[in-house]
Amino acid sequence: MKFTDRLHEKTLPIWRQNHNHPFVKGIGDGTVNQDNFRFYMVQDYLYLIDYSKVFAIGAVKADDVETMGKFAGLLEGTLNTEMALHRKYAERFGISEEELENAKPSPIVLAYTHYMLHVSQKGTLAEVVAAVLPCAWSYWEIGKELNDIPGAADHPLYGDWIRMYSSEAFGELASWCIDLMNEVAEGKPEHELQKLEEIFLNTTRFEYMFWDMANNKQMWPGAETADVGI
Ligand SMILES: Cc1ncc(C[n+]2csc(CCO)c2C)c(N)n1
Repeated sequence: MKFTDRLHEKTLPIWRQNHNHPFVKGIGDGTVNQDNFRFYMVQDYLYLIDYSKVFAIGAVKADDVETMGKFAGLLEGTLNTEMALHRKYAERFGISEEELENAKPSPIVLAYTHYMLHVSQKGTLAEVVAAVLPCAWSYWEIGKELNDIPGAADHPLYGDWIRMYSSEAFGELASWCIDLMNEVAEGKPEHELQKLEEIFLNTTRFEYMFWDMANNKQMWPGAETADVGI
C-alpha cells in the first residue's frame, strides 16, 4: 500500500464532506452566491500568497536539484497561473490588484497559512510535502468532478474556475506532489509516518473549514463592514 493510499483512507470522510460541501456543489451547478464567491476569491488570493512561500521553503529543504526544480515549478504555477485566475476574477468584480493584496485575511485563512508556514519552517521536507499535499490533490479531484457535470465548465462566471482546476497542468502538479510524498515517506519509521499523517489530516480539515468560511463569509467576530476582507 502506498503511503498516499493510507493518507487518503484516513481522511476519506472529510474528502467526502468536501465534495458534498454546498459551496463546492454550488460552483458545480452555478448556484453559489456571487458575493460569497467574491469573498472566497479574495481570501484565496491571500491564502495563495503565503502558500507560495511554503513552496519556496520546499525548494530550500529539497536535497536534489530535480526536486528544487519541481518546487520552483509549483511556485511559478501558483504565482503566475493560479493567481492570474484570481486577478482576472478580481477585475471582473471591480477589485484592483492593490486592494486584493492589501485585503485582510479571515481567521481561517490566517490559521491555515500560519500552520503551513510553521510546519514547513521547522519541519523536514516530508513534513512540508504532507502540509501542501491536500491542497493540490483535493482541488484536482474537485475540479475533475465538477468538470464532469454537463455544462458546468461553460458557466459564464464559474466555468473559468472549473477549467483551471480540472486542467492537465494542475493534474500534473497534483500527481507530482503525490509521488513526492511516497518517495520521501519511503523507509521512514512508523512514528514519523504518524506525524506526517497528522499534518496531512490537519490541512485536510483546514480545506473543509475553508469551504465553510466561504459559504458563511466568515470574518472576525464583530467585523461588520470595514473588516470584511476588502
Ligand atoms: C484553500 C485552497 N486550497 C487549495 C487550493 C489549490 N491549490 C493551491 S496551490 C495549488 C498547486 C499549484 O498552484 C493548488 C491547486 C486553493 N487555491 N485554495
